[in-house]
Amino acid sequence: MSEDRMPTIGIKRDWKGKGKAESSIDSMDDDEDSMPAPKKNLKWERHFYYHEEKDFMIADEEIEDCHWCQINAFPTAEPYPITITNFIDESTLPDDFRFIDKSVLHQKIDLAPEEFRSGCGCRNTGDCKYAGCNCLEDMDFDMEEALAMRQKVYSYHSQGEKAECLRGTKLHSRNPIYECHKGCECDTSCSNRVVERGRKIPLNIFKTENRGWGVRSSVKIRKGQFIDLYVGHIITSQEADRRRKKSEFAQRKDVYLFALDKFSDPESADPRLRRKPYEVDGEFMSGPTRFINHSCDPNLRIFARVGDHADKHIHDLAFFAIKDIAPMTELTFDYVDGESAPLLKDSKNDDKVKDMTKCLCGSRKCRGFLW
Ligand SMILES: C[S@@+](CC[C@H](N)C(=O)[O-])C[C@H]1O[C@@H](n2cnc3c(N)ncnc32)[C@H](O)[C@@H]1O
Repeated sequence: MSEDRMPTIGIKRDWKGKGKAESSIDSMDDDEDSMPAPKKNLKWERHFYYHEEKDFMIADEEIEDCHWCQINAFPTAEPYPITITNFIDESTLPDDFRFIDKSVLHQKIDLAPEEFRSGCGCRNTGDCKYAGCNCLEDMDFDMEEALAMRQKVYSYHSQGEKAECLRGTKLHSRNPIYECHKGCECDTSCSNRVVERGRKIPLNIFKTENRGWGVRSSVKIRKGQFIDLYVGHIITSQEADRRRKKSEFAQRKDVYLFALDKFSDPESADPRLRRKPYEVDGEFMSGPTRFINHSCDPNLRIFARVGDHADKHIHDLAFFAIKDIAPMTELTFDYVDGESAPLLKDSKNDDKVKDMTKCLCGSRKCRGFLW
């Protein structure tokens, strides 16, 4: 079996140990009373044995409820599959979790009107690396000098092994990434559309020994390489607060809520950037990155990524590798992204420590607590 086609198990507990599919489906319908399992389980058992077969008729709602069907419907499932493995125990992913490959907008989210949308006019796609491409105009550089010197100012390496990887200056910054997009004149092969082209590595969601599910890849990942987006339900800050209150453990809910606040500014001319930022909730609907655990010595970081400048208030959250990563190494990021001072202060206060959650990242740089 190839490394990126690892066995996919543990998706639905109900499917385990039920014998052969052919005998179960027909005989169950014939003689239901003699069967010990409730009907829902029979449906799942049937689904489990046949969901890989393209021509087999499976009810839509079964596909809707099946994690395997959800990840296999992703457009990139063929070259870059997502697998789910559990060699630790019998548990499965939460039943109320659903895989999505694009964020879903809550009904109250405002999108930019058409007249505010814009893109670059670069006919020669190579031009999108240089100062002068409209998509790069908000980046931090001296425009006059960059134009005069025809400087490459875009975020990526152009050639060789590192092509499409973030450049060192970007990687060590917290600055946003500005990319070309579908509103631009350049085509989809433009070197400044790395995130837009999507994930290019297989991912494996696996059960860790002590931190629930985690994520790794069967292939080597280069420093600066794009991993995937954090997607989820994009909601208003009021809705996020409502969900925090409703959640049994507000801090736990916070782990899944990411504020889209990279461009928030009370002085901004754009009213959408003046108000409280939208948040992405990945708890119940998200992609594989929702299962990435924390480490105090992480190998990934999240960058804000903007396509159309009119969408800054709903910018992307893009995971990039900040180190070379060997195959099958767990992928991790710092949940507080270096903002550890309050945590370290609290960890010295006995009263606070009793309510804090221990970090089990196991790194030599471990701060001791998650929050
Ligand atoms: C965003 S989820 C990550 C996926 C999670 N492991 C799961 O099984 O769904 C965050 C949760 O994972 C666990 N976790 C992540 N990193 C951890 C760490 N370094 N130490 C202890 N628990 C961790 C905590 O329970 C945390 O609330």
